[in-house]
Parts: sequence; structure tokens; C-alpha cells
Amino acid sequence: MTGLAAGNSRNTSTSTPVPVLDVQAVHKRFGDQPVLRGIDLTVAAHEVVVLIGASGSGKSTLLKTANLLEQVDDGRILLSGEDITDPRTKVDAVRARIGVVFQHYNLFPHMSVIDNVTLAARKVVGTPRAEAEATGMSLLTRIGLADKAQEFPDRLSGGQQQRVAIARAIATDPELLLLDEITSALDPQLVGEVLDLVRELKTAGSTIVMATHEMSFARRVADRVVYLKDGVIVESGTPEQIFVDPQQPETREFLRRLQDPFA
Ligand SMILES: Nc1ncnc2c1ncn2[C@@H]1O[C@H](COP(=O)(O)OP(=O)(O)OP(=O)(O)O)[C@@H](O)[C@H]1O
Repeated sequence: MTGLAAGNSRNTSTSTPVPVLDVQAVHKRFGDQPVLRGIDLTVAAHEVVVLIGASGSGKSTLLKTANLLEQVDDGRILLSGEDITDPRTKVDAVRARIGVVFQHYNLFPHMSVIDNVTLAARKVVGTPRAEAEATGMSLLTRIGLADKAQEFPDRLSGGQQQRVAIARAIATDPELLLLDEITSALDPQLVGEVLDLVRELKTAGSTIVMATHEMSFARRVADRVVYLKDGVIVESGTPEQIFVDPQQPETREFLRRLQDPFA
């Protein structure tokens, strides 16, 4: 696996494709506060789903339940047909199948770029170093950072670090990529280069669920935009449906306030 495509081959052999991610009636509360209130969401292979919604609407929590960083209180989540919310699930084995990138790139500061990118392949999957490095260098070449392979992360810009974090997340060829606010810590002029990389992943066939406040992501990479409010999916549709012709008053209000936060 040397390209940017992630996890593209697993669902192609059956005539009725199993969704990569199937969130079924998921509820989650923190103390007294219900944060996810009956979420149903299926994500097909190669689909890019972008979660939008106000701060606190539950976007990150939903991504965390899919990666088993948070447990669901009710409902279940299937990964390529397997119930990963079953208590017998081996959490590490599930996480090895999912690539995750967070707001803060979380690269290991004491490791070179290439070691960051290859760590999971070497330590989790057991790929021999030479093979992992060949894949890692190929990924760095594709994202235009091959010349930074031996640098430490603090020598890179925020946008470059976030691209390395994405390369690291896809280096093990995950079935699913979860991207949580990956540009919100970046200067606006660096957002474009991360957006371009996500678009390239989409073209290469990755299956992606991302949470963002950056509507350019939702407009330019989403197959489906999902609007969350107070832990409920209010509306979902193509970017055109959501941004040009939203059906629900709450969606219209959310988009109106984005354009004029003081309205
Ligand atoms: N570990 C936690 N313990 C208690 N409350 C939490 C925890 N994590 C999240 N919450 C609360 O759950 C709600 C949803 O948070 P979440 O981070 O999922 O929202 P979000 O839509 O991703 O917000 P943002 O866009 O600001 O990242 C918020 O009210 C938040 O304070």
C-alpha cells in the first residue's frame, strides 16, 4: 500500500455492500447531560461525510464513540458489519482499523517525521521497518514533504504538521478515517493545503467522517453533509441540498448565523 487510498478493498466482494460505519440509535450522556440522542448514521465505502453543527452539538463525541474513545450508553456501532460496541470487542484491534486525526496534530515531538508516520505500521501492525519506511516515504512524497522526513515536527509549519498527521493516520491503510476539527488550530492561509490533501484522499477512495467548523470542507469534499444540533441529526444531504436548499428551519438558522454571527 503506497498510495493515498485508505481501506478501499474490503467491501467490494459482496453484492450488497456493508457500510463501513453503521451507527444505530446511539445515545450518550455525560452525567445528566444527554450529548447524543438517538444517532443513526451509515457511511458507505468511499463516502465522505462531513458533520457540521454548533459548538457542543456532539460532533466530536460521535467521532469518539466510533473510535471507542467513548462508550455508547445505548445503541450500537458496526465497523464493516462488526459490532464494535459489543463488550467483548478488542479495542486495540478496532483502533488499528481506524485512522484518526485531531485538532492538535499530536505528532511525537521527539521523533522524526518519518518515524512518526511509520510508528503504527511498525509497532501495531508489525510491518518490517524497511517496508514501513518505503510506504512512509511514498506518502510523504505524495503530500510534498519527502524532504522533511528526517526533521523533527517543530521544524514544520502547522499545516505541514497536520499533513504529516494525516499521512500517519493513513499509513496503516485504515478502513475508516475520522478527522476531528483538523484545521481549527491552523492559520487561515494553511487551511487550504489541508483541504487539498483531504480532497486527494477522497479522490483516492478513502472513507472519511469529519467534524468541522470550516464550511469550505463541507462544500468542497463532502458527499454528504450532516447537521447536528443538541445531539440529534436535524438534516443531512448533499452539500447543494444543505447549503442551497436546507429543508429544516434549524438548519437555515444555523447557516444564517454562520454568515452573520451577530444576527
Ligand atoms: N468528557 C466529557 N465529559 C463531560 N462532558 C463532555 C465531555 N466531552 C464532551 N462533553 C460535553 O458534551 C457536549 C458535546 O461536546 P462535543 O465535543 O461532542 O461537541 P462538538 O460539537 O464537537 O463541539 P466543538 O465544535 O466545540 O468541538 C458539550 O456540552 C461538551 O461540554
